[in-house]
Amino acid sequence: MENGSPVLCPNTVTVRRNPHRRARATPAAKTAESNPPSAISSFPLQEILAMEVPQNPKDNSSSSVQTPLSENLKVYLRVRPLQLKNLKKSGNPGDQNSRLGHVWPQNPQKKKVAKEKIVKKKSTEACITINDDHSVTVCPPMALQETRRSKSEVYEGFSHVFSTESSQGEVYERMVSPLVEDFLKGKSGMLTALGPSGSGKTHTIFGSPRVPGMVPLALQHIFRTESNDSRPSRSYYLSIFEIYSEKGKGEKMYDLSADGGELTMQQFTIKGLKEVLISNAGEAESLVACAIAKRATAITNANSTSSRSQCIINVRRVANPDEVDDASNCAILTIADLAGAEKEKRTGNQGTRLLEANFINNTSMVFGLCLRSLFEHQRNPKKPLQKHFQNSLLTKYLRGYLEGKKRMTLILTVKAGEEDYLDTTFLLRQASPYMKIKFNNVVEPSNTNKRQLPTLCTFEEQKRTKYSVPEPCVNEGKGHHEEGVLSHEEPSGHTECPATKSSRTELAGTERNHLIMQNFAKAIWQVLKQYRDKLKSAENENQTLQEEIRKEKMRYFELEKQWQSSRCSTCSMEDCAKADSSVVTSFELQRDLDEYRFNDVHEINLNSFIKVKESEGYESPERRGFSPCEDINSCSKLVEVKEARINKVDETTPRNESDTAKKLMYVEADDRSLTTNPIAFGTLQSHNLVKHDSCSSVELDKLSEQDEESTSVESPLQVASFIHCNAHACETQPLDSSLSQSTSEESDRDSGALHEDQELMAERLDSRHIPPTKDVESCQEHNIDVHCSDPSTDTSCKREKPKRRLLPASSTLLRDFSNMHVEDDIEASKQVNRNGKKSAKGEKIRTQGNISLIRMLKSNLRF
Ligand SMILES: Nc1ncnc2c1ncn2[C@@H]1O[C@H](COP(=O)(O)OP(=O)(O)OP(=O)(O)O)[C@@H](O)[C@H]1O
Repeated sequence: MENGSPVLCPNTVTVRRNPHRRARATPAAKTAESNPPSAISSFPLQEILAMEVPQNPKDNSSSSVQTPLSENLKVYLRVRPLQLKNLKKSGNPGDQNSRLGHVWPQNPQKKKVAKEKIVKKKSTEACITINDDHSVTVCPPMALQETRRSKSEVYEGFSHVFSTESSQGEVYERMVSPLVEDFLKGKSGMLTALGPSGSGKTHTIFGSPRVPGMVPLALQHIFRTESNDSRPSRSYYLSIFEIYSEKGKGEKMYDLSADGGELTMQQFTIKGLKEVLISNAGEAESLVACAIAKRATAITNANSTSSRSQCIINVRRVANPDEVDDASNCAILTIADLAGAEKEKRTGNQGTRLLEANFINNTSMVFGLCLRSLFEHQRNPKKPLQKHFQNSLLTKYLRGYLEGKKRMTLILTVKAGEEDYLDTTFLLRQASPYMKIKFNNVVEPSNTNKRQLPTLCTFEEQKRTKYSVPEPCVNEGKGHHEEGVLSHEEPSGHTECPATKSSRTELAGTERNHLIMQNFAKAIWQVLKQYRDKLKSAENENQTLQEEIRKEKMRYFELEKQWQSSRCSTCSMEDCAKADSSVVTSFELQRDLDEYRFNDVHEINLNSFIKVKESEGYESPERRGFSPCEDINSCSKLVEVKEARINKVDETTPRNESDTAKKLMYVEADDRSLTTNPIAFGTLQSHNLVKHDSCSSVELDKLSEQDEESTSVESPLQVASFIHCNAHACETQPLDSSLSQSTSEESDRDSGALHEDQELMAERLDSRHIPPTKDVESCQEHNIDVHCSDPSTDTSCKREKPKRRLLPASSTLLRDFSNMHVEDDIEASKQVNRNGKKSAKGEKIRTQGNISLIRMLKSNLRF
């Protein structure tokens, strides 16, 4: 615009007033996010089934065939040019429209007065700048910036902002044409102009013959469309009235049609309003022109012919009952030009200021308050919808729109002058939330057919009655051009055919079922969500617990390890210091066994096995480059070789020797159960290792080559060694009682088997007539003493050991050994300390040291 592009005030701060700040999340919502759900609410089955669906046939009939729409209230903004005279000079045909220039009939008495009183000096500065199609910036005049510290404000969110250069046609096409199209399709709608006095409401709504406004353009649109229709089957009725408010006299309503009089409102219904049947645009425009001429005007500060009333025009479309093949039935198009709010000059210290009370008394203000209340109610349903519409006849009449039940379009008109800053900002602030208003329950007829038409028509008429749209009483005899007299009574009841009633009943049932299923699905969904959340929290808990258990296991393992090592060191100090490697191996094995038990690590046993192998002189798998599996295989091979050896012995030895070998094989054969019973494996491995140890001095290949006699000679020593080692294995009982018991049982069993072996061996020796010697027995006793050196060992050690006789060669050596009277000084000193006195003379204390000597002797015997 040449003068519609106001210059921005310098050094201003832009404050965006739209959109409103978002509401913070409620504490409840935050809590729900952060805290896991405590309990799953019960399924509201009873509530769902007990749900009541409105059985109003009106609602049912409409909802089943119509789609509920949800759309925002459309708010347009139009900025009036600054200087109308300049526009006239510039030859803008669309804007030669001061009220005086109106070609439409004017109130003749006021016309002269208005001419004389237009003496106003307008500023050329603008306070409003159009940013884009949807926002404007309002800048306060310099005077206000200094005194009130006012700042520029941005208002946005408009459906469209019409600049000062926008023509009536442009406004119509963008804003009203869609409304009319909907109206022609059967959708009701309303256009309302709101703004300060002189801002162009009347100009926009009615315009002039040269620049027709929205009403004439809409009428032209309607009848143009109708004339293009090959089967014009609809009738249009027009009614126009005003609500005039005199100071101190309250509101009055006048019918602006010819011969129209004062109207009354009873229970939201206007009584006596005439509705004129119109058949073309010309007729309609004439009626409107006449109505405007009757409209009350007055001179105000802003407008010489200011509209002092709210003017409402209704165009009702009624389908011909015989031609009801579309949905364009019973729709009403309402266009309202509201009286402008004005500021008044008040003298005194306060100077000129906005008198809010004056605005509130104004019908336009009440209208605005109703919209505000609707917005707040929609934002927070707990906030009741204020019944502001009861404060004014206009808002009473438009109650359906102000409750959000019917679709409405709003156009705000403002003036761009600096002197209009307060009016402009006041209106824009008030209207900011309007564009957030939603029409959720707008129900429009659609997809109608001949059967449904009576229902829809009845529904629409009932709605119309409810919202005070008058019922026409057209005098058919007077023709289309004559006015009909609107009925003062409520619609006289529409009789419905039985088919319609049954159809409504069916629809009501279907609707109820549909709603029940919908709520049922929602409830199920909620419960499922709660279960899902619960499951998630349980899984998290489970993971945490598992982690704790794992940590506890690790800690237990560490403690166990420490305990074992401390115990081992104690044993080493007391008894194990001089024990051979098999004893140490036994400790390690026991420890590994415990580790296995608590950690389920099977490899530990395997490692123990490998360690023992190393202690026996075998190469470790790593050194040999074998895998543990290979080592196990080699062990199996060893067992097989030994079995072969035993078989060989069995062939060459008498029956009792074969039995002995079988007993030995018993231990070896258990090796094969390694993979099936880890604990038993540990125990048996101990035995096996002992036996291996006892055989360690004998190479397997040599074993196979040794003659029968040498085998028989070695056997008792092996047995003795086995017993000895087994006794030490018994010393290292695990903490676990079951394991200990298992080990003890195995020990007992092996010990018993070995005793039998010893007996068998002794018998075999007897059968060879080799007399036992005292030394041999003495040696055996030494062995037994060793087993029982620790009173805390397994009770199997206390068993009475069978006497046996050894071979002559070993007997001789052992006799020599016994004559040596080897004493363990350390043990002796310990005994002294323990008993407080030295042992009696001749009482020899023999300990593990003796066993080492025996082993030495044993090895000497072999070579
Ligand atoms: N967009 C416009 N272009 C040209 N002239 C305009 C425009 N808007 C308003 N006018 C002119 O401004 C004057 C005041 O306009 P109008 O009477 O429509 O204001 P109003 O808002 O209806 O005031 P009131 O509420 O007091 O009735 C009229 O002479 C009108 O022709």
